[in-house]
Amino acid sequence: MSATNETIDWSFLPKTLDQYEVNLESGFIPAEEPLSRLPNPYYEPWEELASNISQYLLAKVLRDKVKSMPVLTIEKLATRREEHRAYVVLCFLSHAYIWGLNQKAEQVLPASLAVPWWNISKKLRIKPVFTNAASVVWNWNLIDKNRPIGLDNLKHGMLFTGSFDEAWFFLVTVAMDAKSGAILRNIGKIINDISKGDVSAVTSGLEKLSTHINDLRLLLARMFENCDPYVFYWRMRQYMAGWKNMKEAGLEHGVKYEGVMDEADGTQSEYQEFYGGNAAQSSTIQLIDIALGVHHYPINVGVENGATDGNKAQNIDTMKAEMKAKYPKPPGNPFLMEMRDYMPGTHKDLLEDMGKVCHIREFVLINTDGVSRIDYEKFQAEIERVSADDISLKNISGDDLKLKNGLLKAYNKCISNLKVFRDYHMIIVKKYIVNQAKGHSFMGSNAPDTTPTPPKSATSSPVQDKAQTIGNASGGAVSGADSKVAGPKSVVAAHTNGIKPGKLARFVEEGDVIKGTGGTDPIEFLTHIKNETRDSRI
Ligand code: HEM
Repeated sequence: MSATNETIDWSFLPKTLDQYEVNLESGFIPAEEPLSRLPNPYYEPWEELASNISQYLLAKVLRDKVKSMPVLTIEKLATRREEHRAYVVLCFLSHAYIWGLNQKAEQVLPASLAVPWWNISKKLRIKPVFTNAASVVWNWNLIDKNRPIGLDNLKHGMLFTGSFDEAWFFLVTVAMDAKSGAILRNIGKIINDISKGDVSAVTSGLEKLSTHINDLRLLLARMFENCDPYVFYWRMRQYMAGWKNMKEAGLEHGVKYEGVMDEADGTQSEYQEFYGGNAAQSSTIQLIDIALGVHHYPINVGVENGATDGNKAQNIDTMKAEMKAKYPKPPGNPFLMEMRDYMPGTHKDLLEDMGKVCHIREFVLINTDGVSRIDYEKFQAEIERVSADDISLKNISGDDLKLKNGLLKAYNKCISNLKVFRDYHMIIVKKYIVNQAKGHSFMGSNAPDTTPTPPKSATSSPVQDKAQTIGNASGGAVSGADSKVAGPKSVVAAHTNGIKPGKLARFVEEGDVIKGTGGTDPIEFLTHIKNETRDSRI
């Protein structure tokens, strides 16, 4: 029996998997290939621009073409796949328009893009900005339609730059998100087994889940094969940037969506601010956090010590209690929670509903007393969250120490593997962002580590610096993951959220803080999330 045919009762969820737009093969990635062109000739003006996006950027004619394009209605989109394609095309064209190629950012998006983009986003319940859904979920094709999704069978969809590096960056994430099919299947089965009180089955489900998490890390590690950190930082990432906290990139107030009316009073709506695309918008990792009951809290209220803000350390217990009350379901980190609004609405629904019914961690806590060194005071709140009359969650493993040990080990292995995934992700962030911003590494991901001297200037654009950079880069390399990001001066430089077109990515001086999409230092943010994962071991 194929794993997908295993009988899993999904009635613990209030909607069907189809209604959540997920499937048990590729999870959040649609079972059917996304469209690579809208079939209705009415949409030819969009598709014509879409198929020439990098050429028109290079020739600097894209903006004029957008301005002369008619405002098309979304009413002629006949199917969900067409709606997805429309969203993808409008995301790419709009970001190409706003950021241009070595041009000043545009603050107003013409109605020809703004109106249909706004409307289709509303229909799909996702933000009208470039997201993981646009670059990954609805933006791929298969080489051989009879073979499953995998890095050896994927073709890229739309790209800004047309580079191998950009294609690979998106496709690695497609392959990772497609693992959510197996992950979802497994979580559904574990929830079923919990309701039967079957400790052995839950243990084997957790063992499988730990392998899936490891598979994600192995896929992430393949990023280096074809996505060069230099190209990522200096060439591609600017297009994924949004318009929140983007003063330094010339978008102090965000972007005005021309022709979009305020629903309350029917007047032209004001500037809008949205974060740009990033893989924190992938539903897969959030699903794993939810399944394992890994909680995330605001950055200064971490479970691990909560003492990043020294002044508040003394009140930390009170703060933790308040935060647990305020964010009872994982993840409660405001940035991660907000990222759910940047996922397809149906996927956000699934995460929310899963959060209400997933009690794997509580099941493990209850059934491993005696073998785990559980601090019951610490975990009491979590245990109490489980309804007292839920028989299946009572201690059913009795004195069978072997069973209890197996369950504990399998759960903790999931946590360890998730922590290792996050460790690895931080290495990626350091190599692809921090080291590039600090001038510690140049082109050629697989070249030996020669770490050239960082440039003096922290303000020059990649274009201005290109000759110098490439000159320095002969034999240059990705340096180690040991860059320090610290210091008082804040320079928004490194992530999709804080960079200028042409000057989007730039060098930062020693002592500058590199900000991420969440407006925080990404290293601090990711360390916090990673430590919370580590501290979820039982
Ligand atoms: C070149 C590759 C990548 C870079 C440079 C990168 C960078 C970042 C950064 C800077 C953040 C912090 C939040 C922000 O400021 O946006 C972040 C968060 C995150 N990224 Fe990535 N990322 C990469 C690839 C991926 C991939 C392929 C995944 C797979 C799904 C992923 C998953 C996540 C998740 C889940 C978060 C939220 C924090 C967490 O839950 O651990 N990233 N990423």
